[in-house]
Amino acid sequence: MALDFNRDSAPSDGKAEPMIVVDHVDMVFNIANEQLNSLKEYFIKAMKRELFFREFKALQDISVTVNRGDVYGIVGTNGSGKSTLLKIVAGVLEPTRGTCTINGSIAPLIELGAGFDPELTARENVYLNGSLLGYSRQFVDEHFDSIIDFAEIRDFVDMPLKNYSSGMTARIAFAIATATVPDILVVDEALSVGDFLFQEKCERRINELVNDHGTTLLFVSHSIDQVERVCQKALWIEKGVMRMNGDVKEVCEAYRGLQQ
Ligand SMILES: Nc1ncnc2c1ncn2[C@@H]1O[C@H](COP(=O)(O)OP(=O)(O)OP(=O)(O)O)[C@@H](O)[C@H]1O
Repeated sequence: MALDFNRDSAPSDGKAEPMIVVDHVDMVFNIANEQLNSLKEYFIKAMKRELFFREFKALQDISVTVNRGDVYGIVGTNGSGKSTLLKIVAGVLEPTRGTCTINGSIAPLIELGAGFDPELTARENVYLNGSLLGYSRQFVDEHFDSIIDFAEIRDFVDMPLKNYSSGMTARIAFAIATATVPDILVVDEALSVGDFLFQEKCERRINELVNDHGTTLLFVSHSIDQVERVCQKALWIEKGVMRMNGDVKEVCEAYRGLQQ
């Protein structure tokens, strides 16, 4: 996506309003030492006390504050913990240690297909996903046509989602998440599966939310150029540890240094 935000995040009275406060967060996953293929196998191993787990620290002591109107990027190499942090911010994961405080409504676009049932039709999924986002049935009724039109899936609205391509699923997810004006929009690379026309459309919608409505944006991108172009600030996480947090140019320059 070629996002372009021409706004200064600092409010006119000079007081920053924290929207996301991540405070000394650790995330530990318990990983089984061997691959188990069924629940039965799991219980047999557990009964025999042959089930062993090791702890894996995906995030260690991460602290960051995102203020109202900030467009904040998260960079880091594969597996460094970016998506895990977004899931904590979105409330999908509970941190093992530390806290994450959110001020206002949040629209998460983090895992393609999350909040959808593949056996249900797109129409039914719009209602399902809408309710998960806290929309009332009346709200979804009123916005249903605009969601379907934005996603450009009218011809397939009564087809089960399992027959949709990943790009089509991304279209519905984005259309639902941005049907309302969220205080905070959290975007992982879920949109990268959309075609270029839809990415441009999403980009316009995100620009509108950020520039016209003061939505705070936290997003993960593997494109350093994009992060540098659109963000004022960035967080660099490497192997679960915060390497740098601050001015986007400085963070991106340091991150680029990894290639040398
Ligand atoms: N539910 C889970 N159980 C066990 N390990 C997990 C789980 N979720 C993530 N991890 C591990 O945590 C680490 C961080 O994963 P994460 O998806 O947050 O990285 P990322 O920076 O988003 O990577 P990428 O750039 O490849 O998308 C990885 O080593 C991953 O294997």
